[in-house]
Amino acid sequence: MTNAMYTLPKAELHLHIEGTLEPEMVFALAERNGMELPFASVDDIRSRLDFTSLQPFLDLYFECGAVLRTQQDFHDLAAAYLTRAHEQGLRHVEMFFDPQGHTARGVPVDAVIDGLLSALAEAHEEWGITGGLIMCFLRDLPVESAFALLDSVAHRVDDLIGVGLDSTEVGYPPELFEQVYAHARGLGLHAVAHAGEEGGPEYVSGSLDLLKVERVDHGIRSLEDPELVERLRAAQVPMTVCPLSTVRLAGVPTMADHPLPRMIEAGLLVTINSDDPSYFGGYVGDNYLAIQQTFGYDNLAMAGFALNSVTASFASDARKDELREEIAAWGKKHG
Ligand SMILES: Nc1ncnc2[nH]cnc12
Ligand SMILES: [Zn+2]
Repeated sequence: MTNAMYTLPKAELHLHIEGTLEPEMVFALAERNGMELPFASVDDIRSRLDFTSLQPFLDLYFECGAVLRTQQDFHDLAAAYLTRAHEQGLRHVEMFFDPQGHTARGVPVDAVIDGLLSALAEAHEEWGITGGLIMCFLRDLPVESAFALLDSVAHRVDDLIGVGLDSTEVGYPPELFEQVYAHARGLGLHAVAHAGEEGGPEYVSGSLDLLKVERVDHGIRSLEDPELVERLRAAQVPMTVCPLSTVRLAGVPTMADHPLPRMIEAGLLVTINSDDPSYFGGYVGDNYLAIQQTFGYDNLAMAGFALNSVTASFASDARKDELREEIAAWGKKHG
C-alpha cells in the first residue's frame, strides 16, 4: 500500500529543476545532443553523491546540467519531475531554474522558459497541478550578469512568479543583489533567496532587510541568532527547509541532528521540500517520510507541514482554499 506521506496533498516551494536530472537522463540527453560526458556510467555519477559541503555538489550539478541544450530537453526534464512528484502527492510547485547556467553555454533563455512552461501546462491539464517558475540568480556571478538576465526576460515577466538567489553562498552576501532585487520587485515579481544554508544568520537578516524576501530558502542557521528567530517567528516568514539536502550536504551528521524540530519549537513557519532530489536521495514525499520516520510526528502533524506549504505559496487565495480542503479531507482519512 502507498505510504500516506505520498498521498498527502502538498506544495513544493524549494525545488531546483536542474536538480531533478537523474543520471539516466544525463546519459540519454548527452546521446541525443551528441555530447561526450566526463562520466564512465550512471553508477559513476551515483558514486559521486557523497558530498562534504555545498560546493562539490554544485560542481557536479553544473557539470551534469551541461547536457540540457534544447527547449525539448527542458520540457522532458520538468515532465519527468512532475510525474515523480505527482506520484508523491504534489499539487502545486514553485520551480527554481538557473538560466545563467544555460545561457553561458549558448542556450536561449526563452528555450529554457518555454520548455519548462510547456511541461507545467501539461501537468495542469493532466493532474490539476498548479504553480510556475522562480528564476534564480547565481550569486557567485557578477551582479551585472543578473541584471542582464532580468533585462532579457522583462518582456515576459508574466511567465514568472518571482526571483530567487542560489549557488555558492558564503562570500556572496545578499547586499550584492540589493538593486537587482529592487528592480525585480518593481516588475511585480515575488522575491525569495537562499540564506542561512551554509552562511550565517546575517545572510538571513540581510535577505530580509535588503532583498525584502517573502520567504527564506533553507534558513537553518537562523537558529544561531535568537533575535532573528524572534523576528522570523513574529512575522511568520516561511522557511523552505530541505531535510535530505541538509544531511547530504553535511550540514548535519544525520537526520536525527536536523534542526527542524527546534525550528518548530521556536514557532517558525516551516515547509518541507526536496531541493535537488536526484542528488540528495529523495523527492518531496520522501522528505516528508524521512522526517516522520526520524522524529515520529503523527499524520496530523505532517498535514500541518503540508498546510504550511500552501500558506507559504504564492498561489491565489482560491487555490489555497482548495488545497486546504484537500489536506483536511486527507487528515480525516489518515488522522
Ligand atoms: N541547495 C542549494 N544551495 C544553493 N544553490 C543551489 N543550487 C541548487 N541547489 C542549491
Ligand atoms: Zn536550493
